[in-house]
Amino acid sequence: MAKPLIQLALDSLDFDQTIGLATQAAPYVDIFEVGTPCVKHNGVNIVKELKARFPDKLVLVDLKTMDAGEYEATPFYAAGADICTVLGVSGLATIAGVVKAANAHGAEAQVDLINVPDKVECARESARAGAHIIGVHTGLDAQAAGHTPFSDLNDIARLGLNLRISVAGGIKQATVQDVVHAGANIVVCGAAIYGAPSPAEAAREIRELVEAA
Ligand SMILES: O=C([C@H](O)CO)[C@H](O)[C@H](O)COP(=O)(O)O
Repeated sequence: MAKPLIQLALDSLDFDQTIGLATQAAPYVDIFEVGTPCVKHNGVNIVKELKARFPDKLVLVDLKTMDAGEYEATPFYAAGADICTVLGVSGLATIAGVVKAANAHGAEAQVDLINVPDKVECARESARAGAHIIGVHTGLDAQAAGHTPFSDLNDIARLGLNLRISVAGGIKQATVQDVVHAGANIVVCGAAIYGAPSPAEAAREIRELVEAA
């Protein structure tokens, strides 16, 4: 299996700080995630700026769309997004709308399983709806309550669905290799990189661990 891609979650609200962090970590990551707080604050302009500065990187926009999937996602794909996220709890019509917008731009749609009660069924339905990536995700609030994405990852990986698996939720140096071994195709790291004394050094460590897994 190909080595998983490493995705850096850019969760700052500040435009320049976001670009600065991306610049530091760029040599070690494959995907820049414009995090939900960041995209709500900065809109399509931050997507355009990242694509202009880093044309060889993929850009995921973490829209977490809940309704009006095609309408909401289309301007972000038009701005250069390679992947947009849609919530699994939104329902199949909204997921199908984001998939349609993605396909119209030669891009991808990722369904986020955050707070989905039946994650296995949602993953199956998302695959049938043509989603490209399923996101196993323990959000920041759930992490604060002690939750992790690891058991959900095992449940989704064993389904063998025809979509790639992205995993997010407090992944750090100590856990990244377990996530790789469990079958993740995309490993998302936010705080482990942006919260480190040296984000570049933290990103480099994570790259080395993923390569060695
Ligand atoms: O998606 C995220 C969260 O819901 C805030 O928007 C984070 O970017 C994601 O959880 C990755 O960050 P870490 O959990 O800090 O690795």
